[in-house]
Amino acid sequence: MVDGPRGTCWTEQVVRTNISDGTVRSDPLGTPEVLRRLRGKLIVSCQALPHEALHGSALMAAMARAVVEGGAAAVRCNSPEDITAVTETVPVPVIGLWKDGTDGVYITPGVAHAVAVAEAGAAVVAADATDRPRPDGSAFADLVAAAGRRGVPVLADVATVREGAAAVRAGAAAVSTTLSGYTPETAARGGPDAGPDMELLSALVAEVRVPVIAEGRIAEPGQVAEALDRGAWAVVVGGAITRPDQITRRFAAALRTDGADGAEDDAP
Ligand SMILES: CC(=O)N[C@H](C=O)[C@@H](O)[C@H](O)[C@H](O)COP(=O)(O)O
Repeated sequence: MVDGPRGTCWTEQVVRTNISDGTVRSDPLGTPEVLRRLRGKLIVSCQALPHEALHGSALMAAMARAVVEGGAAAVRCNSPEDITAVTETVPVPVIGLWKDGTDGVYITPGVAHAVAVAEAGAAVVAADATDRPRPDGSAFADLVAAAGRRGVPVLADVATVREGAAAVRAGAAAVSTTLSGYTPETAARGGPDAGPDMELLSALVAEVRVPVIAEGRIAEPGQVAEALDRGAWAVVVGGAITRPDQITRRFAAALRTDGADGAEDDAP
């Protein structure tokens, strides 16, 4: 349980304050301790879906151990099983989510998913807070309330500034640029050759006064530094560290396939 001033659950306090004044609030006291400790830190996403070679909780727990040894201050992971395995393996906070489905809203899409993520041991629940309809008909604020009743703050995964501001009004403790490039409205910002959406990051930092996390397509250490310079509270790196197929593809793309290096001709 994360307590706020006067012993209240901080999440309930945020929701109440937003309802009473109707504004995007700025109250550092409302930022839960788990997020305060992540300021300026690297968070590593350790995820492998069923079709990926490293799928499985034991493998993700081992991956989490490796990234914590390398300096990750928190781990982001998917599914109640992986969340429990990772919390039992590493001594850092777990930002948990539950991917269900592939179209529309699939990152912690419903209230039941948020509850399961919180009960699996996540220190923070990450959930889609885009303005698309949720499959269970819930509102993002319903997830925030359900997680808040379990003492767990919610990180809003968004694709636009508008969605980030709305998520904060609904009680999100922090917002992340996770979904830029992955919604119909922002598809032009994504794609295989796109880099991280630094413009969205800067715009969110200017708009909301809760921690803003940089996430999505961060592939170089210099981009981590740039994100922090732009005001990111913390930076999430996923595939560039934890998806070996993705990493290998980058190196394989550098191979010469035209014989231009003469290697075949010169072979003894
Ligand atoms: C869009 C979506 O479903 N993002 C997911 C969110 O949890 C993960 O698949 C990403 O790996 C994570 O956001 C980190 O991003 P990147 O792997 O690009 O560093």
